[in-house]
Amino acid sequence: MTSPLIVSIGFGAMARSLAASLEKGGSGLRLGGFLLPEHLPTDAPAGMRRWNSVDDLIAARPDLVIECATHAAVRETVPQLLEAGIDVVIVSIGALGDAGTVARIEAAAKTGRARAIAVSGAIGGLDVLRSAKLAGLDSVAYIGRKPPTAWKGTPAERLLDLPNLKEATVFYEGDAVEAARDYPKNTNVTAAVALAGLGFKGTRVRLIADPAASGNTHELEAKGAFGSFHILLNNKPLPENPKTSWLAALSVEQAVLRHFSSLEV
Ligand SMILES: NC(=O)C1=CN([C@@H]2O[C@H](COP(=O)(O)OP(=O)(O)OC[C@H]3O[C@@H](n4cnc5c(N)ncnc54)[C@H](O)[C@@H]3O)[C@@H](O)[C@H]2O)C=CC1
Ligand SMILES: O=C([O-])CC(=O)C(=O)O
Repeated sequence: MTSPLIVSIGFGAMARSLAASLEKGGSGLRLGGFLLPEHLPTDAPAGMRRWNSVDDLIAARPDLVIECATHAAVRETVPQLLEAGIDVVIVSIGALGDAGTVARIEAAAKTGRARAIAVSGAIGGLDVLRSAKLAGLDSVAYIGRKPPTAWKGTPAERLLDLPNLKEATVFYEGDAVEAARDYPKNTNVTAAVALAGLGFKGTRVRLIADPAASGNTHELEAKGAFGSFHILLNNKPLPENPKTSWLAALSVEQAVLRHFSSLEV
């Protein structure tokens, strides 16, 4: 049997980590190439195939596409792939905070009889949240803490003097609607929590820049008829991108392995 064609959208820190990890993993699965618009540069290894347009990628009939690019890529590319009958793993899931995007993705998946798979990414406990929701949840709260460098290029830059921050500082408190929309490279995890639990409006979010933080920590607390739970993840960032946790890349690899396995655990 020929090995499946697995393609990423984008080839940044996460896709690179996924490619290397799959290669080492021994499953026989590998990243066969990536979709990247012509104007975007890459230093991808030679031999890795590149597609510049969605139409060309669809013509190659990939078995699985993994979006690990941007919210815009989710909006602009994913529906077309699904409509063409191609399953897509979505990593920039903060884009699903927009109801119009979700409706387009659902309609496209139905038309193409394809599946859109939202990854758990850098967070865990979503299985608990999904189960607990069935009996009714009273509250779901998420706290994200990253070093100041990880918040560069976000609205936190206007609110705080990031390079000179001396102590842990909360710069955002609100719901997951704004968090997922305004911090698209940092808080996709709030979308995972929202989708598994109380929705974007019902999820409380607190974001912290902490000069003492060595990695990205994610805290999740939920209360409901089932009881309560609290988890804390201390994630190491990817060397190439301090905003992104290594665990997020591993969760994508796990989604890929699961997709091609006959036993889903
Ligand atoms: N669900 C989760 O828990 C997590 C999600 N993420 C998200 O995953 C995505 C990838 O993360 P990284 O690899 O660290 O980012 P990165 O910035 O290192 O790489 C992004 C790649 O996408 C490319 N790109 C930009 N616009 C594009 C477009 N319209 N079409 C195709 N490619 C495009 C860039 O050139 C680059 O190759 C980001 O959106 C990030 O926010 C990151 C961490 C956790
Ligand atoms: O990787 C992380 O720690 C979280 C992240 O960037 C995101 O949710 O977008």
